[in-house]
Amino acid sequence: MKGLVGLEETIIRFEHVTKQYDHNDPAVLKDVSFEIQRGKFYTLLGPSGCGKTTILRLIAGFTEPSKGNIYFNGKVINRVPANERQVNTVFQDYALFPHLNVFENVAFGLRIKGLKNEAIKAKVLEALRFVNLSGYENREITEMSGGQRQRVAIARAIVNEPEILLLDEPLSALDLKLRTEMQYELRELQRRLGITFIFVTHDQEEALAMSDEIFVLNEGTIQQSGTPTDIYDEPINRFVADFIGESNIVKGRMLRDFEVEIAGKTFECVDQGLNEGETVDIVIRPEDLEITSHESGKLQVRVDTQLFRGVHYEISCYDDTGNEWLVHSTRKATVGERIGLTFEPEAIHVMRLGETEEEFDKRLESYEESGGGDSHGS
Ligand SMILES: Nc1ncnc2c1ncn2[C@@H]1O[C@H](COP(=O)(O)OP(=O)(O)OP(=O)(O)O)[C@@H](O)[C@H]1O
Repeated sequence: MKGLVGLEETIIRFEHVTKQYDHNDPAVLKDVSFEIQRGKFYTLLGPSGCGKTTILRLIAGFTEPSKGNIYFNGKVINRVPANERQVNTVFQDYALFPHLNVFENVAFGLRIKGLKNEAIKAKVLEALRFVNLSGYENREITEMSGGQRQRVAIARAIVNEPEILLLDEPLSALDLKLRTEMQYELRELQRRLGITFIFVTHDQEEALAMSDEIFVLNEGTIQQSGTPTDIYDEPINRFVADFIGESNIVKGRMLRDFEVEIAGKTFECVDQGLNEGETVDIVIRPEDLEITSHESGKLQVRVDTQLFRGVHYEISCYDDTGNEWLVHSTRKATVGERIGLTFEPEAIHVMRLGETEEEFDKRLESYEESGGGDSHGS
């Protein structure tokens, strides 16, 4: 978790960064603070317009923050020009030069820097080897497939030996099969190179599959940051739960620590530190619900629809208070049948309405300081 790992080295730090492109427009990033550790694979995930590309542009030096500071290796870089930063970007459309062959596309930046031909050749061949394109040096860009162009764009970025590689939706132009292959390749490449990757996507499955850490963004704020499992298993609010995968999100009421009311019934849970009687959002993942007989279920529901998805059935049910429950089960049900649902206390995720990650951390901290958690089980 953040702040606990002493050996990690911070390469980028955003400190209360706000970005407004125009004084008359609303801020597109609002008081954003985070840290990026060297050598990890990060993903910025969020819907269109939430500010992902703006974060990349600030790191690359294509734009400046309106307020706050950006640190690179401990030094403020707000106004350091892009060409003086150890950062390279791979763009969505690759931005390759169609009139240059593969070798010259990759060599372009090195020629501008004035390197000697010998050095350029060695570096370009090595970069092409890294992206599995050895032997393609003399090919025209127009003769390369989408996936190959993608690799040329990556080779052109890594040939400069940046400390950070920024990737702005680099896979979005590829078909699904190639996209999956490239996800694997990119992840492997990052491990081999040991460079910090910051990858932008609005595809949650891509983010979960590739990242060491994910930042989930919405409307210019970071809603939650953490490992893929942290974010999938413990979404902090309704937005994250909804965005990061299929979820059942219903209203509930906290009765006391470790006890919550859902659909008029009382359930044991693992959450604490909320107010008694507080209305909360409850998340239960479809795969955490199990089908059982009507009588033995913790929750009684009626089956509304059922779809066979190959590995499991996707069953939609309603409880008596009108909440819809989506269930992923290997067991088949019958439409119209009344069945029971069971789940473990750990499957219930309680979220305070509209709470941010910072507020969540503060709440747990103050709760633990007050000795609140000690009474459980005694
Ligand atoms: N140069 C600019 N001038 C003015 N507004 C801009 C500029 N660039 C981006 N914006 C606005 O800032 C907001 C955030 O844009 P940004 O490109 O960072 O979002 P994003 O999350 O990357 O979106 P997408 O997934 O659609 O690329 C949007 O409302 C966008 O219209």
